[in-house]
Amino acid sequence: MLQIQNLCKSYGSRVVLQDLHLSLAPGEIYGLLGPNGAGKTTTIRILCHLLQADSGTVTIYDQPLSEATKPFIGLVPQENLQYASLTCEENLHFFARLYGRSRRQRQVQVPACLEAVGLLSRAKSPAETLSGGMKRRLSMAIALVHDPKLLILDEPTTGLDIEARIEIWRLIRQLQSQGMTILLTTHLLDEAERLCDRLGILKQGCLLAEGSLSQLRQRIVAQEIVVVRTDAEERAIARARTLGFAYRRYGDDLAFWLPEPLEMKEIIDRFDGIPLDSIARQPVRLEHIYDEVLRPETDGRSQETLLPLEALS
Ligand SMILES: Nc1ncnc2c1ncn2[C@@H]1O[C@H](COP(=O)(O)OP(=O)(O)OP(=O)(O)O)[C@@H](O)[C@H]1O
Repeated sequence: MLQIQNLCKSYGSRVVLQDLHLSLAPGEIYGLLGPNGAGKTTTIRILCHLLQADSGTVTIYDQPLSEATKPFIGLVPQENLQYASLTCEENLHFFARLYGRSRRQRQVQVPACLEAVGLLSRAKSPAETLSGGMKRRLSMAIALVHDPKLLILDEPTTGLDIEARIEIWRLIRQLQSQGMTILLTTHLLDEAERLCDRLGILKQGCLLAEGSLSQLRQRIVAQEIVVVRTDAEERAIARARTLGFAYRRYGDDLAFWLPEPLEMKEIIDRFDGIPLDSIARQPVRLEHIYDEVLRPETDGRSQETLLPLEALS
């Protein structure tokens, strides 16, 4: 339903998007990931017709972006855009009027949107009296009030506690089950892993990897990751080299990549003679893939550890 082709954008001499290609199928949740400054918000601003690209095309339902395609898109921006002193329903009436909805239409849509985000009982509450999670849900209702086909959420749960986050995840899934196509950005990789059907990893305006989690997993040679604690790290790393296990540091953790699944006893046997304080196995998670995709080639990434896209069948 959404097609982005050869999208380029620079601010002065700073190149922010470089030949970006991206497409969304109807009803999917796509997660656009990347470090600060990767170009995620710039992409969103172009999609929402708030910013002009330098070149490239964007179509939604085969129509180039224009005033006419604006109603197809609902945006939940990073900052909650709502009037603090207006009640929830007044906020929704205001935004629905901006989209030209008649009083009769609004009388149906406003309560329906509040209901959809679980805020019907707070219809008469001023926005400023809502909790952080409720404010975020009100932002979602505002984005939905004109009945868009594509909902864009820019870091939907940043700053929220875990309960509020779970509620937003539930809402996003519910919207998907009702047919909504969703594009979201997030820095929370567990959120992306839980929610998204497909993921794209952006760095300096280039999409470096894309696919479902299982497709992305295939690009990493590790079948499993083993985290060890030891005072003899150098020896453990030297042994891992002889075994053909790549090693990585994730924060303070020293981790080895197993190119094939092994029993715990077999793993311990491989490190025989090296004093290990602890050893734990982990599945390959999005955070490992993300780290690898963004890792500079000078820091151990190679075609042996991150398989090129063409290597996937
Ligand atoms: N109006 C502007 N003028 C100049 N540079 C800008 C402007 N807006 C954004 N940039 C730069 O463009 C780059 C991409 O910014 P963008 O906000 O798209 O990144 P992002 O991936 O959304 O980052 P974050 O995760 O921090 O939100 C950054 O280097 C940013 O400083």
